[in-house]
Amino acid sequence: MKVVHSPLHARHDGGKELHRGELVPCFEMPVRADYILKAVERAGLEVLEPRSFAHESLLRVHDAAFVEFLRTAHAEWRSLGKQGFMLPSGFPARGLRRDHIPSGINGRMGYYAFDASTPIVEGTWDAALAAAHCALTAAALVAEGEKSAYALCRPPGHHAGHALYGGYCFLNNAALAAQHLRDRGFARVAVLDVDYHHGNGTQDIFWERSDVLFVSIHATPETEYPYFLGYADERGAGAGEGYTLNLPLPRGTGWKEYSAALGASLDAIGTFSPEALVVSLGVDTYEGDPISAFKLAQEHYPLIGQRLAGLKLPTVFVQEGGYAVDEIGTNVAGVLEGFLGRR
Ligand SMILES: NCCCNCCCCCC(O)(O)C(F)(F)F
Ligand SMILES: [Zn+2]
Repeated sequence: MKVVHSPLHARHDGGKELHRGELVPCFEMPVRADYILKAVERAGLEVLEPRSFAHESLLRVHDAAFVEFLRTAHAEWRSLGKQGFMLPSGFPARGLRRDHIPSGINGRMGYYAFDASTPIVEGTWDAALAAAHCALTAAALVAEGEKSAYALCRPPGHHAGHALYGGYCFLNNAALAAQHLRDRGFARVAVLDVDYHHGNGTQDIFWERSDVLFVSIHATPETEYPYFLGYADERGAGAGEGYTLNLPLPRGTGWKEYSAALGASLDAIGTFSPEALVVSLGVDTYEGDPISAFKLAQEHYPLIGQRLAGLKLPTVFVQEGGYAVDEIGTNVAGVLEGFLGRR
């Protein structure tokens, strides 16, 4: 299994997020990628830098004006004499208009963002684009015959929708990988999201499509972020009806219940009989995670990898969340080595 990683991830740094009413240094910090890189190198996996891809490849899943906003926002912010990181201060919530995009930078920021946890800094675009290219490269490797590949993406992507950013995400790396596999001839692709948080962005992107099945096991949005999507009654719309499966679980969920949900998701994927699998690999399901509340232990991650390997599908792993920095590398490498039959 090859690993795709870009040192450009480190350009996304220096922002703060609104957490429990305070501006705190971002939990989604550069050192996360360094710990994962060390662990996959220790596991003997080959690490490659990403290929470049045309701008149009982003537009296979994202709105052009949204991408242009992400690409130019910080330069515009600076040209207005503003310093530091960008956080929105208003959103087009209920009773406000969403049919008009304000001309000013603050209005546009609030139009495209859905939380105050996702600062844009000077290097954010470079890092997000590199993460997207990591995911696209991993998908290309699988399309070219690799059984599996792992995109060590930072910033993550599964909260980024067609024209939406938030939850530490800007471009939806997993959705880009799934679409690339479709564009390279895989007729049906399944996306399995095992991050603690619901992948609202990935669901949004494939909501009306029957060629990509979206399955997510996550903490119930009744009490956990992103709160407003990820309920079990969401099953897709139009042609996509029946091609979204949400398996929300309560805070405190341990391996027994998690494993049962994993089994149900693998059954649904089997029934869909995809030609490839994309895994949104968050390890914030770990009992030691500082912002999450599941109770998976270190020894469970190789079991997840083994169960995924049982699908016998060409598989692209895309890094999402995980904030227990000391153990993040061990837990990610655990899934990958379990998948490879080494654990
Ligand atoms: N007080 C709780 C506030 C929650 N703040 C935002 C949490 C974002 C989680 C991001 C993630 O882990 O889902 C990703 F995979 F995208 F990185
Ligand atoms: Zn998460």
